Amino acid sequence: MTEVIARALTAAAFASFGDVLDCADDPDKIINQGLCGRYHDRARLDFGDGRAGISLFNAEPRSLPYKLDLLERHPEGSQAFIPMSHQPFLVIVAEDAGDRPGTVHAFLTAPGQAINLLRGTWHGVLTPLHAPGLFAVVDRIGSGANLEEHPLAQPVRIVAG
Ligand SMILES: NC(=O)N[C@@H](O)C(=O)O
Ligand code: NI
Repeated sequence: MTEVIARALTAAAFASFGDVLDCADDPDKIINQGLCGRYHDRARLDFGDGRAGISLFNAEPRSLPYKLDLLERHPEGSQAFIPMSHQPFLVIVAEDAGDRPGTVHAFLTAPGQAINLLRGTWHGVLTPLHAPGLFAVVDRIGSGANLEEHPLAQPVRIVAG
């Protein structure tokens, strides 16, 4: 079985797949009488002909090594996963090889990091590693199909670095 090592998530490594949201650098502006740093407009959101929706996901935690047997993508919109805990989670994406996913990449977020998947990015479903697997999800609400699933002929084993 192919093995992929989960690497620490960085904005640079993730840039072609999506955005990393965190407060690692200086805020873009200080607001609220100087008591709050605003990290302004940090994701490339795209909802096509639909609209933005915020949903809550309460997902079962998984563990490493993780058996990846399905990838999916949303051709009509981006999808952001914003943890409502301070736990790291597993992020799996794949390069685009035309009508199917190509090389798989895996990342571990740092506590407090959120991600936004670009429209059409192949990814594994939301994969918490710790309880609570509680996330806010910002993605497209609209008509028409927005989920393309690709079962893997051979599962991929995602392992810790
Ligand atoms: N299907 C759904 O709402 N969630 C998936 O898109 C996912 O990436 O978890
Ligand atoms: Ni998805």
